Amino acid sequence: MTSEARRAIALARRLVVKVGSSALTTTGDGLDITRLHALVDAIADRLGRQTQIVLVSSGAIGAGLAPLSLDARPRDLATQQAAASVGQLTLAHAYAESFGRYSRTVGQVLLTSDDVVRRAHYRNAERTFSRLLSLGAVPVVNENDTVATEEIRFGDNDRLAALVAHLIGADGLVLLSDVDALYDGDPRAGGTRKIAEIRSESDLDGLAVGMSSSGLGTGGMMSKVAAARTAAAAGIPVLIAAAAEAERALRDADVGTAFQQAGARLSARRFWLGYAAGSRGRLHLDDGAVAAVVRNRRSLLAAGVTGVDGDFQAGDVVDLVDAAQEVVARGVVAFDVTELPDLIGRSTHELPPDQRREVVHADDLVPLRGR
Ligand SMILES: Nc1ncnc2c1ncn2[C@@H]1O[C@H](COP(=O)(O)OP(=O)(O)O)[C@@H](O)[C@H]1O
Ligand SMILES: N[C@@H](CCC(=O)OP(=O)(O)O)C(=O)O
Repeated sequence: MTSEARRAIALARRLVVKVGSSALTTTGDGLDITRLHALVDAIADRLGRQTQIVLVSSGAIGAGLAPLSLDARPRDLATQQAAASVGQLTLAHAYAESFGRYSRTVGQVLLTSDDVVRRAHYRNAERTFSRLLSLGAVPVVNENDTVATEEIRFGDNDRLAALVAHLIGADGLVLLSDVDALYDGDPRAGGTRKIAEIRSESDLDGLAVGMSSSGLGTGGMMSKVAAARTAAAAGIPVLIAAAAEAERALRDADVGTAFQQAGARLSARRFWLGYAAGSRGRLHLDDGAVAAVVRNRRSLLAAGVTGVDGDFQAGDVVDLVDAAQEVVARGVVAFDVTELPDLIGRSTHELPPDQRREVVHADDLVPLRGR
């Protein structure tokens, strides 16, 4: 049985394919060129069937270990950056050569989180991808590790791949790793069951999704599932599969775990607001406000806010959290953090006339739960 998500990926005209460090590098030998060629073979096959592909490739740090005589992935940022600086060159060169076997040209795109998270920069990145694709090149993307600081870095490339997928208007996102699917627990523990389809958020309930990675990657399955949820909520179907099965994943999408996309594609502004922008603080909501905001798509009023924290000003993006501290929505707040303590819990007609407005207007609010 082919699901809607698998069909959409098999037929997509534009795809983002992300490959993790765990599938491309080994601790002892660095970049595994045989695996890289096999991945490029699968991508070239799909390119030959009228699909544009943006490749998001990790592996710079892993590829830089051996040349620097490092025997394990470094923990400190400075050594990771040094390894990435050396390894990115190896990686880009290897892709250029490997795609060259098919007379395909690659373009390297190194992004910082600012490039995709700040709205003004977003347009710039979008233009670069669009021109590369129209010229027939294969953009090969990685985080610009050498300049990313601890505070702003993505760390793993799963989230970056989901943001790029929305940015370029992709019809599908394929996350390739060393594991062949999402399981109901870390498969290294044994006795776990493979999950074929995630059709809604509730299908994820009860799954133990580990943060621990293969040793070379970062974020483990947790960051893949978070990225898959982001893309699916934005209207993009997602496949999580093994890099070793890249050919089938890119041809028929009949392997791994498929995430069903939400019906409607989010606009660039709402996607940015809900998933890309950095949050400056939190508004705590009572149960009534959660229902109004998430289920009924209403504005958030002061009466339903029970507390605030963070350091934000009117116009900043904040998280809206429920009593269990789960983020249920994000939005642009209409007050400074210093103004709110006097207003919260009061109904609108009790507020001073110059402050009689919604705390977050419905047009500036993106619910994150209950799709
Ligand atoms: N529920 C789960 N299902 C599948 N894999 C899981 C799960 N929990 C943890 N993992 C682990 O996540 C690892 C993949 O994450 P990671 O090493 O970060 O990959 P990559 O480098 O491809 O991004 C797998 O090796 C697997 O053991
Ligand atoms: N930018 C880093 C990616 C870090 C990383 O480990 O990512 P991933 O393997 O996707 O979890 C690199 O190229 O090494």
